[in-house]
Amino acid sequence: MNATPTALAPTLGTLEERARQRTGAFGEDALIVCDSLVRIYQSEGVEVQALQGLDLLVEQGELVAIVGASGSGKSTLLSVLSGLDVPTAGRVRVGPWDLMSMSAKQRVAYRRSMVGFVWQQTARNIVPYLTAAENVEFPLALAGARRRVRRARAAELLDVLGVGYCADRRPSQMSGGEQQRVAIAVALANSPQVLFADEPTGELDTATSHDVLEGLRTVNRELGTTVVVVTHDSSVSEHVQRTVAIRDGRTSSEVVRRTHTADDGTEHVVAEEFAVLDRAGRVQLPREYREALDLVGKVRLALESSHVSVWPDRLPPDRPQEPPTRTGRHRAVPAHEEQQ
Ligand SMILES: Nc1ncnc2c1ncn2[C@@H]1O[C@H](COP(=O)(O)OP(=O)(O)OP(=O)(O)O)[C@@H](O)[C@H]1O
Repeated sequence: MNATPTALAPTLGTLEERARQRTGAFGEDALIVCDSLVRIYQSEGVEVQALQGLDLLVEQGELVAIVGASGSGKSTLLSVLSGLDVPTAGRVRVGPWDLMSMSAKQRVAYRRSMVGFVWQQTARNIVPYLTAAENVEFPLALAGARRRVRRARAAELLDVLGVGYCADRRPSQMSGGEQQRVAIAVALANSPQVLFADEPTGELDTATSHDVLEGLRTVNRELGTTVVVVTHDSSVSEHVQRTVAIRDGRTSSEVVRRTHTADDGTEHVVAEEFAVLDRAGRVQLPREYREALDLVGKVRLALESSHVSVWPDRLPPDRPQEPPTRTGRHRAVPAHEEQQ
């Protein structure tokens, strides 16, 4: 019996179910999932696309830096993740919390229990007329913790951050770096699973920035807190395992650092840069690669057994070699597909 094309075609319900299953699989095991996030601002009749389909996964226990030029969308992303802002479209989850559909009450609970924050301006992080210890105890008092518990927790956190000696000092008696390390302790008072830091070193000099970034690293290593730090301080990548670069509201590349042990037993850190392949298969070619081979308009792709190569549309006269055709699967595509 011949089946009619209509009988073979999936129904709308089947297609929707398939789409749901695909969405469910993306980042299922990750602690933080941003899936095709879009945030559009309307400002005086002008539309600004701050996030343009951003994908990001962060695993439990990771220490990740998000870097990017001014206006690339870093703060917008952090506002969304911290529950202060709701994206226009996409999916965003932190642990069990679906940030797209939380009620106002759930949002407050999320901000109190799941996440902690450190902002660039120290005044936003700590109360000026309280000592460092009192600042750390403050959120614990709001959560109803007993005095003894509060004191012990404050002393422990200030010690972990290397500012135990500041316990009885007010912010005006501390340096900027000390204040930011106290701010990290305050953010961790209620034992959040995730710590978000927005430009925590923005107002600090290089040496002090180093101490604050090392403080975040210690917290990640010793307390197991997942840390996401947003910055345009390019030195941050020396302090974290993974640096994600955002460009035009999308993740564009990642630098992953790992320790490599040589045959003679010596250890050294290897930093590898990756381009991000988004869920639609788009890759952004770095500008220096495009410029070196004058890649504009469209490029040729060739599928090899272990990799894909990208070739200029027109080969320069001094390099007349053709793209490999072993697999016979090279094709020309508009370069903008690569550059989006
Ligand atoms: N409330 C808003 N209304 C309109 N446009 C906004 C608003 N907030 C941000 N934008 C725009 O969205 C884009 C992304 O801004 P965002 O602050 O997220 O970038 P950023 O990478 O954090 O920049 P910076 O490093 O300078 O803080 C920019 O073009 C910005 O002008």
